[in-house]
Amino acid sequence: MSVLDEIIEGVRADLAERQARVSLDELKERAARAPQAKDGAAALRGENVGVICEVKRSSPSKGALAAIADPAGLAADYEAGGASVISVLTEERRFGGSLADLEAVRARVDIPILRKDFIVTAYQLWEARAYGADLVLLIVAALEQEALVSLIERAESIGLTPLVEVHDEEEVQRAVDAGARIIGVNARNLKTLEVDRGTFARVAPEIPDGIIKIAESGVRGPHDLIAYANDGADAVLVGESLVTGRDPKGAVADLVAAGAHPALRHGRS
Ligand SMILES: O=C(O)c1ccccc1NCC(=O)[C@H](O)[C@H](O)COP(=O)(O)O
Repeated sequence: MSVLDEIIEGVRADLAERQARVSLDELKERAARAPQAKDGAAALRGENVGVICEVKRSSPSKGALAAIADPAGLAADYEAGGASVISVLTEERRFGGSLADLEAVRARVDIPILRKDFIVTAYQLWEARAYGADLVLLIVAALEQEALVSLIERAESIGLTPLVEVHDEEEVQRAVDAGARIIGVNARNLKTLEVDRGTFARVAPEIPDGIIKIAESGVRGPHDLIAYANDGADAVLVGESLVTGRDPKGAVADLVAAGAHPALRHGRS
């Protein structure tokens, strides 16, 4: 069984427990009371290279990264540093996240929030909206094509912006066929968990113009953002280096400043 399969097995077990506790109707009622969803695509389509900053306590590849007792405080630092979007990992078993983290972050920041999880059912989309997310991650490798198409449509119909994650050229084609408007290329191989920063340069040329391109994983600082931007990234998604550093707000500000460099405006769609 691959790491992704193992993660999804745990996700499905936790999901079944939540579904037994909270009905879909209750979730929908809660979603109706949530603040209107913010335009996730607009936040990532700016002139500058955007920075998506992640609240990430632990990971399958590295184990514990940071305790993050106050996820909302961390997110507020990210926002103050100039982040375009906050990514909140809500998977519990391997990443130490929760819907409570999402709720707390929503109450504190005004910029769009991505629910980063392993979404396999529409129920999780309603959860995302009910707890204040504006965007959701959909991982091509985790979904049959029919499910991918249906989750993209359902997400959009309830006001969520899907960020569709791919790892290779074949998955780009599936994402495009399914109607993705934002595609994230994850440099982390979900079978080996190794990060290969060259993945984006190989895969991104297959993404048609007009689709927002996100480079995910492995950003250690401004030099990695610049390299990804030179290969066509409209935004980068950063977790580990921010949560393990001493000054998250300053680190985000440095990335944002690098992403605003006029030389990076050429060649991006
Ligand atoms: O981070 C992992 O070990 C991991 C393992 C299996 C599936 C997903 C995983 N991470 C999710 C992410 O995509 C990253 O959290 C995100 O791209 C940020 O990456 P980084 O800046 O390298 O923490």
